[in-house]
Amino acid sequence: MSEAAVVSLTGIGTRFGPTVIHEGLDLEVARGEMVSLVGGSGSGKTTLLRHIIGLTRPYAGQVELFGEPLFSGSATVQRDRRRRFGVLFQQGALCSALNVAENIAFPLRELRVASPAEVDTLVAQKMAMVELEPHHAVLMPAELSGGMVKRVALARALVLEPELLLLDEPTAGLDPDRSASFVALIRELHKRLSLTVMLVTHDVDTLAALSTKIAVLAERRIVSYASLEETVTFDHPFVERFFGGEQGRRALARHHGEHR
Ligand SMILES: Nc1ncnc2c1ncn2[C@@H]1O[C@H](COP(=O)(O)OP(=O)(O)OP(=O)(O)O)[C@@H](O)[C@H]1O
Repeated sequence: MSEAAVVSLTGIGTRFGPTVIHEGLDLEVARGEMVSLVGGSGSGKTTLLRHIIGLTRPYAGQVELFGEPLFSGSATVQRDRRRRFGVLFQQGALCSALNVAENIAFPLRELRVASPAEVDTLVAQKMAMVELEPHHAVLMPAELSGGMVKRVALARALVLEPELLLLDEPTAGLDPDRSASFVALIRELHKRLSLTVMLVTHDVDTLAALSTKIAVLAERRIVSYASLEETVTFDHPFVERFFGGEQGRRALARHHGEHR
């Protein structure tokens, strides 16, 4: 594993019953990168994110975070490692019985890493960071718009002040305007907080706006790991479908227009 790698996956193998999902999969994410993981439906993208955060374990291979095997060290060492990453799950996954502030505070309470006064300060800071108003703190998830759910989930992912942020379909379910403003917010936070980001997305606009590198998951492993410009020239049926369709071509044209 190179010195700067934040995530290192080596020889990962995953199976559910007789179905093999990953086999000999390698990937290294360097500090400061924003890596988009793309692949066909059911190719194992979410499962890979779950391996990285330790929710599931591959049957083969090694997952390292911040230069150390994921499950190595004492309980305290593992808890400290847990504090160094934040996750935005698909659909936001807020707890419906907790209000906005309680949802954002959840990781702090779970890991018991802050006093009640510190919790209030951290929650207020993170709400401001994702452009939520103080009066939103008492709203329940059912009272929020789709865009607000994403912002609350992002504030929760950031509340432990992580170095690594994992995002599963961050813009799924948002209309194009909300999606664009959420992407702009993630870009801004990536820069401001010096984050390393890894995301799963099906959306070419999100991918084009956010990625420093793209990892293509196909045939059970990462078959290409390169910049957007290089990825689009990679000769593979998935890449052709993903970028060559109408939506893909329009998104790439927009991206090139903006970066000219
Ligand atoms: N706990 C589990 N038990 C059995 N099969 C599972 C489990 N979790 C995932 N799978 C299967 O593994 C495959 C990969 O799932 P995963 O959700 O990682 O794919 P994905 O690439 O994220 O898909 P999508 O883009 O459709 O969200 C799928 O066929 C899924 O049904």
